[in-house]
Amino acid sequence: MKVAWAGSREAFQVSDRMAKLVANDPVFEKFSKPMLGRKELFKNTLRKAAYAWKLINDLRLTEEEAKWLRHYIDEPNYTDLHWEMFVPAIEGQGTKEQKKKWLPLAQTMQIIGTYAQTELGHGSNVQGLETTATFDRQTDEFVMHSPTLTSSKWWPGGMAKVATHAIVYARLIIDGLFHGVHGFIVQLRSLEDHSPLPGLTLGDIGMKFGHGTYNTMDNGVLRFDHVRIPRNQMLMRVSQVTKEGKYAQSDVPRQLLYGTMVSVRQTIVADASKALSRAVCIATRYSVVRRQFGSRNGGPETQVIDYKTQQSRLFPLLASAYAFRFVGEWLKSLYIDVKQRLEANDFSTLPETHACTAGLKALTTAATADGIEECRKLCGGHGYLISSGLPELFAFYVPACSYEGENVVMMLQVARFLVKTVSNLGYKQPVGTAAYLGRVTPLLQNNCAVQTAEDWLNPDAILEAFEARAARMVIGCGERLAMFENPEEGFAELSIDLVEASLAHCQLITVSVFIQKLNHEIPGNGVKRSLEVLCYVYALFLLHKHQGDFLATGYLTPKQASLANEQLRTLYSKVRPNAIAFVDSFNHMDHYLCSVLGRYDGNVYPKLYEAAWKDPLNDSDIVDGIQQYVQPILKQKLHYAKL
Ligand SMILES: CCCCC/C=C\C/C=C\C/C=C\C/C=C\C/C=C\C=C\C(=O)SCCNC(=O)CCNC(=O)[C@H](O)C(C)(C)COP(=O)(O)OP(=O)(O)OC[C@H]1O[C@@H](n2cnc3c(N)ncnc32)[C@H](O)[C@@H]1OP(=O)(O)O
Ligand SMILES: Cc1cc2nc3c(=O)[nH]c(=O)nc-3n(C[C@H](O)[C@H](O)[C@H](O)COP(=O)(O)OP(=O)(O)OC[C@H]3O[C@@H](n4cnc5c(N)ncnc54)[C@H](O)[C@@H]3O)c2cc1C
Repeated sequence: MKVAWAGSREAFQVSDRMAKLVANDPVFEKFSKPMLGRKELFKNTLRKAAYAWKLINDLRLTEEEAKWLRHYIDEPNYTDLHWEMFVPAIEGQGTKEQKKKWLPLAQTMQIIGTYAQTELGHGSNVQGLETTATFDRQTDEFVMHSPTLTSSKWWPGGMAKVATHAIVYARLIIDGLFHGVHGFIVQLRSLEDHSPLPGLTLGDIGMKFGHGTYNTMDNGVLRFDHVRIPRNQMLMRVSQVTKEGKYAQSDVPRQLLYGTMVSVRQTIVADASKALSRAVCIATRYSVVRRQFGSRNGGPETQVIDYKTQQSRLFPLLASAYAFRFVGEWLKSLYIDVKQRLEANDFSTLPETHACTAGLKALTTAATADGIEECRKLCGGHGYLISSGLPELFAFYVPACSYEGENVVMMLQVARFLVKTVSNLGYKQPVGTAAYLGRVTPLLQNNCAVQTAEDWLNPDAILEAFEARAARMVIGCGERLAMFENPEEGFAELSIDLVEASLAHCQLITVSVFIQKLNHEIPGNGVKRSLEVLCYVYALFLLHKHQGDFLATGYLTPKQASLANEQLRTLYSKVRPNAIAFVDSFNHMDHYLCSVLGRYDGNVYPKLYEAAWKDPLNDSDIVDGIQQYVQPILKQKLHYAKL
């Protein structure tokens, strides 16, 4: 199962080696992080990042190994933006000459970059960005300027204190004419003494949610006061500006300017299963250790994992972790394919890839963020302790619902893709993830054939149910949209239904990828049978949760919906004996989990007790402030009624 989770034996070995490397090195200790102040926390992260870079070079780690190393170090920092956004932006949007000049510098970290798109006033609406890049023909330069307070760049990670360079997105202006938003490579700091270059205001935007997690990152604010950069620092794969000030667009579609976001959204989907599996591992192990009620004749109480209600909250999350792992793997292969096509100037699959990355990013991050919080509740009161590992994980994870495309905004992008697909149905056969929309007639006419709970243990029945629900919701939206004279008005009016239809479409993708995975790639019958159980749990849990959709679209009868729920309860009993094996298969080490409740050895209570004594408040019996503020109250002998 560990191999099935990792994707291959080689993938398992690489990640396992890196997990052990990090866990066994005292530099990467992280248990004390929540006790550090911001400055110490930040410096500590700089130290770890520098040491990691040294390890990567000394041990000659491959790109894959380096990624896993950074993952297990488990502290967001400037290198994330450098590797995940700055470098890909140059790769995807730079010309050959630009790549030749900038990539070697970035790949050896002689320069450190960030991705400066969002502004104080605009994040989602990229076309609404206000920073200007005005071409000056006399000097062959662009003048970068922040004309308003709301045009201040706001959020870019690593920008406040570390990055020497940034890809800055700004409105291109030539001779007073606006030519859309483009990316520019801008140097921010001196490579000699790290001071901000003249004309730039740079700072940190302040503390963020949680304590020890995202505050390791220096998210920054940046303002330009007429800062000049050479013309050849505009990323010119999509559009070019000549030294005469002529603006030209190549055959490459404008959407490629958004390509870096496609790449990172794909990574975010692949990473969702890491965060969810981490929370599920903690909650499952603890649910086996924790006992409440049910003691007979002085015997042990019941393990809380044996309560059906605990299972009904925990096991769907376990199944979701596996579903997200497989859909992440699938999306990665879709992305690798589109990347190769884009390099060869084939842009045909970009719209579908954009819809998949946007929608699955929204689906997986929302479910993971909610799932981590559910796991905290599944651990009862102790889940609220930092030493459970869950509060910090939650604080680290929740912004994923906002960054790289706010989730609702992303679902509306999926909706645009679906509406376009439906309106083209007469003359263009949909392919890939939208192919089911080409079979609308049977999907709209046939109803579910399930008659017993057992009938739900059938991939075809499940797939057809999810296809019919998505098709009916999408087509329904399309029909109602057609009644509006102004399509944009209609889209806005129906946006709530469109977001729901998009979610149905994305859930169909996750369910069908899980089923495909079972059909083709699982080594070992035992592993395959166990994963089949999780696949059914995932699908029937979604069906139960959204049964309103399945009933309202008329595909299911109430009886069939209740049979699905009956089967789901039976499936929980099949998951129970393997629950620990399922979470051990994630291969999360204690160092990575950083959780007393989720320890591999199950030795929870003594370690919980021990962890409490490490709190700085327990350094002495009488702490600072007691004599000054508490003792006087005790000694005054006043009664509040007399005050
Ligand atoms: C604790 C452990 C840490 C360890 C870490 C270890 C390793 C790290 C690994 C990975 C890192 C992973 C995650 C990162 C971690 C943390 C986060 C850090 C950084 C975060 C960065 C950011 O957030 S960067 C800013 C991101 N901003 C956004 O996403 C903005 C969202 N808005 C948009 O994308 C768009 O503007 C839009 C989609 C809303 C479009 O708006 P609209 O005005 O309607 O569109 P346009 O007119 O501009 O264009 C419309 C046409 O373009 C198509 N389209 C839109 N987007 C794309 C796209 N991306 N690709 C292709 N096509 C696109 C759209 O379909 C329209 O097409 P048609 O015209 O044909 O219909
Ligand atoms: C931790 C973190 C790290 C980040 N790192 C970076 C970075 O490195 N570089 C960078 O450039 N940016 C970064 N960002 C910024 C991030 O990309 C934006 O915050 C994100 O894209 C959301 O945009 P917004 O803040 O403008 O949200 P808004 O769009 O203002 O969202 C507010 C609300 O409005 C709703 N809404 C907006 N538009 C619509 C619409 N058309 N229809 C319906 N509802 C709508 C949203 O659903 C949401 O509920 C980071 C953000 C965070 C939290």
